[in-house]
Amino acid sequence: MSTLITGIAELTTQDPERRVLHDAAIIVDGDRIAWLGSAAKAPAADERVDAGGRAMLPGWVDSHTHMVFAGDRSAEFEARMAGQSYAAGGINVTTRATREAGDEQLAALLRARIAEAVRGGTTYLETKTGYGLDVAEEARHARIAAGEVDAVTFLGAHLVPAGADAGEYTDLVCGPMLAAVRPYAQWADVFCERGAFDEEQSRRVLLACREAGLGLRVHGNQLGPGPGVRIAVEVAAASVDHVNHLEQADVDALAGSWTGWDRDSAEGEPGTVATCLPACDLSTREPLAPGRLLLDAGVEVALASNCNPGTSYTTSMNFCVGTAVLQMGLSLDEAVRAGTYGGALALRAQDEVGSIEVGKRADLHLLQAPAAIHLAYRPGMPLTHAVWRAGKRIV
Ligand SMILES: N=CN[C@@H](CCC(=O)O)C(=O)O
Ligand SMILES: [Zn+2]
Repeated sequence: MSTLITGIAELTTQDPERRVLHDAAIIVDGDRIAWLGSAAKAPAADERVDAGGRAMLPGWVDSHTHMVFAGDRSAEFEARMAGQSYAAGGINVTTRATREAGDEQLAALLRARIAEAVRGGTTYLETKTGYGLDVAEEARHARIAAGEVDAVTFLGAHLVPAGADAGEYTDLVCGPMLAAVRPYAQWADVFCERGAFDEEQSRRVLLACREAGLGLRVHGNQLGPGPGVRIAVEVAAASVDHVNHLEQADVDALAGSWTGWDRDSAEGEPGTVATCLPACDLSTREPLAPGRLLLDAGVEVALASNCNPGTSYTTSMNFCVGTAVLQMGLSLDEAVRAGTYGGALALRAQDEVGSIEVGKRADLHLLQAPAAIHLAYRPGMPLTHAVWRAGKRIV
């Protein structure tokens, strides 16, 4: 069954020659994009949908979330707004609450957060473990996530649980915990930061997880300068996330990982994506990640929600993309690309999702606006009008 979606005032494509098309149309056939171009030249289709002069983007690709959790940390957030600094220890609070939640409750909480993200235009989602912090719980959370999201990341190395020895816990993560989670996960991550895992422990976790066939991601340089970015590039991680505190050597290392890549043609070997998490930066009062500096250095940048109860309790990619324009010096086009194609690159899913191109999965986001600049022009407004995922309308 083919569907012609016409009356698109502004269509954002991946073609550098015709990045933005006006008075456009698109044909969806099955789960694929079959045609795109001027509405006046659109071929016939079985069905016809009028976009009503609205702007269409690729669906958001949210490459960094922690949505398997129970409980709430609004009191910690309120204390932070009154001047208290963020500290990784809060992860223990959520771990206790999540361990107490049954499977059905956790799955229902996760599904509700996914539905909220979808209502905001997200069509491809990663989520992490990391609030279990023992073998059985990490495996349980990964199993629950595996049936609900597009990519599962093992983050047993999120925090050394209260009372545990860091070296012994790192051994547990690299051994029985990794083995128990492996059947459900495609990625592994580590919180390489003061108060979490140091350079030696982080490298040990990443190498063990790579050995087990998992792709690698790193939480790095969030609370201060550190080895996270350097280790991420060293192990060829698909992304290093947060990146709030970078030294020139970090930027150079990231840029060096992209020398085999052509940004315009999207050809070559992708390097380590720098994932910026603006909602988290605002919530933790950290400096906004230097997305502008990274783009100017030739680094591919992603934007993600980092939805979690401790530092970023939002699923709104519209908010993150608008904030990247308003506060991080990205152009609208750069911010939209970071929230779509950038996220797909960070998940190495860029051949399947993250852009509107013939042959790719028909993940589409129709805005309640004539142009995508309204994401920054009208911050905080409910600008998602319709969403298609794999060719099926879901909002
Ligand atoms: N920094 C590490 N992990 C999460 C926060 C986890 C928490 O505080 O619950 C993050 O990405 O911000
Ligand atoms: Zn995170």
